[in-house]
Amino acid sequence: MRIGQGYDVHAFGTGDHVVLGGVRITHEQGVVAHSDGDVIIHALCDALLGALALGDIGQHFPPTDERWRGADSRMFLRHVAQLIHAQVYRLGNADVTVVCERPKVAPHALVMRGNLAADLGCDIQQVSVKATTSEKLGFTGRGEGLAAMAVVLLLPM
Ligand SMILES: Nc1ccn([C@@H]2O[C@H](COP(=O)(O)O)[C@@H](O)[C@H]2O)c(=O)n1
Ligand SMILES: C[C@@]1(CO)OP(=O)(O)OP(=O)(O)OC[C@H]1O
Repeated sequence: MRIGQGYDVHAFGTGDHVVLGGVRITHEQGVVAHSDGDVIIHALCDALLGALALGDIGQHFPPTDERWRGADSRMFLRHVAQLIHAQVYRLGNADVTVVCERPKVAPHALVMRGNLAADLGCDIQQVSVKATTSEKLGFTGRGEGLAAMAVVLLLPM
């Protein structure tokens, strides 16, 4: 079996929504990103790639590449899922933690888990999404941006 971890941060910027776990959430700010800035999916992709020592999301989808401007990050996740299967591995489970004061993630977690499971081709019970504030401390606490951490376990097919 192989274990992987991933971490991603995006700063808040102008806009009226954020995308998290493939869910568009109305918010008074957007995020600064080349793609849709989905920190859940970016952290998850990095964890999955890390588990197989296949580099990181920026190596597979460079932020200098115009093809990925405004991209739906679910496409990145589906590509990574194909890489996992090509290596003859399957997901054991994944656990993602989002860190931000707002927006609230918990009301959307079930839909997010469904999106991630669909893209990974696994059962929703294999995918966890949860959130915490940082008690108003640090950049997330000041509302300057949001972060996500992911851990995954991959099993041989
Ligand atoms: N962005 C967030 C942050 C937190 N939650 C939920 O609120 C609970 C309490 O958060 P604390 O940081 O005070 O522990 C947390 O357990 C989450 O369920 C959220 O949905 N979105
Ligand atoms: C996702 C990519 C796509 O170009 O760009 P960003 O949306 O800026 O996100 P980041 O988390 O910095 O990861 C790098 C890139 O792979």
